[in-house]
Amino acid sequence: MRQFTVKVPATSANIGPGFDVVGLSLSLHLILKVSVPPANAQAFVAPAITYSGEGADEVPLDAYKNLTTRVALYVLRCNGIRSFPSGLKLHAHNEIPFGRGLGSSGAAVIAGVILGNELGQFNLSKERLLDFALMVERHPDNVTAALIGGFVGSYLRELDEADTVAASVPLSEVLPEYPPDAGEDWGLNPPPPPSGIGHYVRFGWSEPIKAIAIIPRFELSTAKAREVLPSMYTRKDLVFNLQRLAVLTTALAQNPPDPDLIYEAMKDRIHQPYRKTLIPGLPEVTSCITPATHPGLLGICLSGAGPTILALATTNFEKIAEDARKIFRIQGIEVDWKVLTIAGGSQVE
Ligand SMILES: Nc1ncnc2c1ncn2[C@@H]1O[C@H](COP(=O)(O)OP(=O)(O)OP(=O)(O)O)[C@@H](O)[C@H]1O
Ligand SMILES: N[C@@H](CCO)C(=O)O
Repeated sequence: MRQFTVKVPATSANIGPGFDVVGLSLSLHLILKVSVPPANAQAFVAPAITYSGEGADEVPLDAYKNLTTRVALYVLRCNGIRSFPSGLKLHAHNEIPFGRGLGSSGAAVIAGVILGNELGQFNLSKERLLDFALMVERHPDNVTAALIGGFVGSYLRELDEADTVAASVPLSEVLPEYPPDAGEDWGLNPPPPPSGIGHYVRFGWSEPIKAIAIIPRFELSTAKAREVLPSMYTRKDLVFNLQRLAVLTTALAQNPPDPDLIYEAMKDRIHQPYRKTLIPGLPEVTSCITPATHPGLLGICLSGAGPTILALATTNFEKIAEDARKIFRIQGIEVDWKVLTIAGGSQVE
C-alpha cells in the first residue's frame, strides 16, 4: 500500500490593487490523505472518497464529479494513464470555507494537480503543475500562491498561435462530464496544456504582518463576482492601481512596515467599487477602519472575489475584527474572523 498526504494552503488574491496578479498563502489548509493499493489483475474498483470540514455537506464524493479528483484524472490522462488506480482511497479534510474569497477552488485545483502527479509518479516540475492548474482556473493569482506559497505575483505569458488555441479549449474538454459508468476506460484523452503558461515571482514578506480574515456568513461565487466587472477601464483608474501595486509589493516586505504607505497602496479602483453591490458594508469597512482609528492596522481590502475582508496588521487584531463585525451587523450580516499567518506552499509527505 502506497500512502501520502497532500497539504495545500488557502489564498487571498488581489490584496487591493493586484486584481488577477498577486496572491498570498494563508494558514488554513486543504489536506488529502491518500492510499493506493498495489496493482492487481482483478476488476477495477472505483475510488472511495471521504470528506470532513468545510463544505462537507455539499462536496460530491463521486470521484468523477469532485473537482479535486477530476483535475487529478485530467493530469493522469494527459500523461498516458487512462484511469485512477483501482481501489484508490482518499480522505479530504478542508479548513477553507467555500465561496468566501479564500481560494477554496484554487486549493482544490492545486490539490488535484498534485494528486494526479503523485498517483502517476510523473515527477512534474512546479512550472508544469501550474500549466495544468491554469487550464482549470484561468486567473493565476490563487493557484500560483497556493502552489508556491508566500506573497506571489504572476502573469500569463503571451503564447504563440498554436499554444493560444491549446490553452483556450473549453473547460468542458479539460474536465468533461464523466458518465456514471465511466469506470476504467472512457472517452478520448483531454488536450494537454501548452508549456509555460504562467510565470511568477515570490516577493518578500515582513514577518510581523499577520492577516485578519473577516468572513461573512454567506457565499459569493467567483463567477458571479466577476460578472459585475466592466470590460473597459479609464486610464486614470488603471494608473491608480498600477501606482499602488508597484509600491505595495515592496512595502509589505519592509520591517517595520509603514502603515501610511500600505493603507493607501491597498486601495483599488478595478474590482472593489463594482463588487460593493454584492457585499453590503464593503465600502464602510474599508474606509472606517484605518491606521489612525486602529493602530496596528496596515491596510484593508476585499479578499479575492469576496465576501471576506482581509486586514493586514501587526497588533490590535481583535479590535479591528470586532469593529468590522459591528459595521457588517448594521447591514444584517454576521461574520466569523480568524487571525492567520502567511503559509508555505503546497507539500507532499
Ligand atoms: N475542497 C474542495 N473540493 C471540491 N470542490 C471544492 C473544494 N473547494 C472548493 N470547491 C468548489 O469551488 C467552489 C468555490 O469556488 P469559488 O471560486 O466560487 O470561490 P473561492 O475559490 O472560495 O473564492 P475566491 O476564488 O474568490 O478566492 C465551491 O462551491 C466548490 O464547488
Ligand atoms: N482575482 C480573482 C480572484 C478570485 O478567484 C478575482 O478577484 O476575481
